Amino acid sequence: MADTSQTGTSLGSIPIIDLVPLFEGKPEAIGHQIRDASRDYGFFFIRNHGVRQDMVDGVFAAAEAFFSQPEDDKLKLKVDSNNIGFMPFKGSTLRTETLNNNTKPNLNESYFIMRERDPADPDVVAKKPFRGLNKWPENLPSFRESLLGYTGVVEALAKRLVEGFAAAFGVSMEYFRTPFADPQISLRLAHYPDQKIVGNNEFGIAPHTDFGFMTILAPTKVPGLEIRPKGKDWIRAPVLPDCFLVNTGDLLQRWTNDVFISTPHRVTNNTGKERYSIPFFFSPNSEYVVDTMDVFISEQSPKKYEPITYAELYGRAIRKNYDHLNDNRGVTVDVA
Ligand SMILES: O=C(O)CCC(=O)C(=O)O
Ligand SMILES: [Fe+2]
Repeated sequence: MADTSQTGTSLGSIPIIDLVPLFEGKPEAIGHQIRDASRDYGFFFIRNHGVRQDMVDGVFAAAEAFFSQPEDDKLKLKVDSNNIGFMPFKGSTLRTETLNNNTKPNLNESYFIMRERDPADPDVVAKKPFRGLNKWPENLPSFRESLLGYTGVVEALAKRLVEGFAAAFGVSMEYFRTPFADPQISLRLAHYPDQKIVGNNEFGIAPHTDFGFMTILAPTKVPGLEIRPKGKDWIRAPVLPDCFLVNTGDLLQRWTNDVFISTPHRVTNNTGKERYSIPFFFSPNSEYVVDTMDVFISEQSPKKYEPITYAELYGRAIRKNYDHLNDNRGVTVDVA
């Protein structure tokens, strides 16, 4: 019988991939591991990722400092239609999801940045979707520097990982030159207070899949992430202090005709501690048209999806879920 409880218990055997060969210029040495992990789990750990621990610590410290500000200061940076800024506690309900009847708001507060842009950037001036300006807090020294430093190195890591994905797909890196020349990136700082009551369909973040190509998660000090691998019950993801956790998202699933999967996950924090988390979301250029790769289309597996851009996929979710675009009731979705 399926586990319908709200706390996964068993430790899953999420694969661990060592990135040493990737940094030695041999992405093909890890291609098959990425392929197997993305196909079977949609999650894998990466070891020897090269991101310095002090940079990770800096972002966690920034997150704690941000969320401990007075609510009024945070609300000055309230999230906008580009999904940049502060989303208050219980400010989002994942109503796009069909995995679970998500009727309750998420028990977290969040803050999102995207790529840092200049007000004179032509895309900003043209108000292109998801190319807006970040909203920085005023009185937090080194906050902006920590977040931009971290997104810079994790974006570089993500681009290296794309070499591993190319090897996994059996396509040349040339194929990814255009989509990943100016990737769509987003960093989320999240604060999940201790959830006193578990159950009642309430979560730190309700069951969902991520929208983009992949998400890179630094290890949290406090556990709470649960995933539901294909054909399995919910499992609690272990925290491996020396590894980042990567999960593959909806856009990648479309690109690969459902071969690489976007696995449902959720967060329940009932540890008695405050939980902070800093997921980094990585996708192709928001205007790049993602069309199923030929290598994933055959007579047995005909193409399932129409071509789509990230901006369209993300925009649909926002139009469907952002109540304030319709009737001013407030933001109701985390779009990752
Ligand atoms: O907080 C976490 O560990 C995961 C967050 C998450 O799933 C998301 O932001 O999409
Ligand atoms: Fe997620």
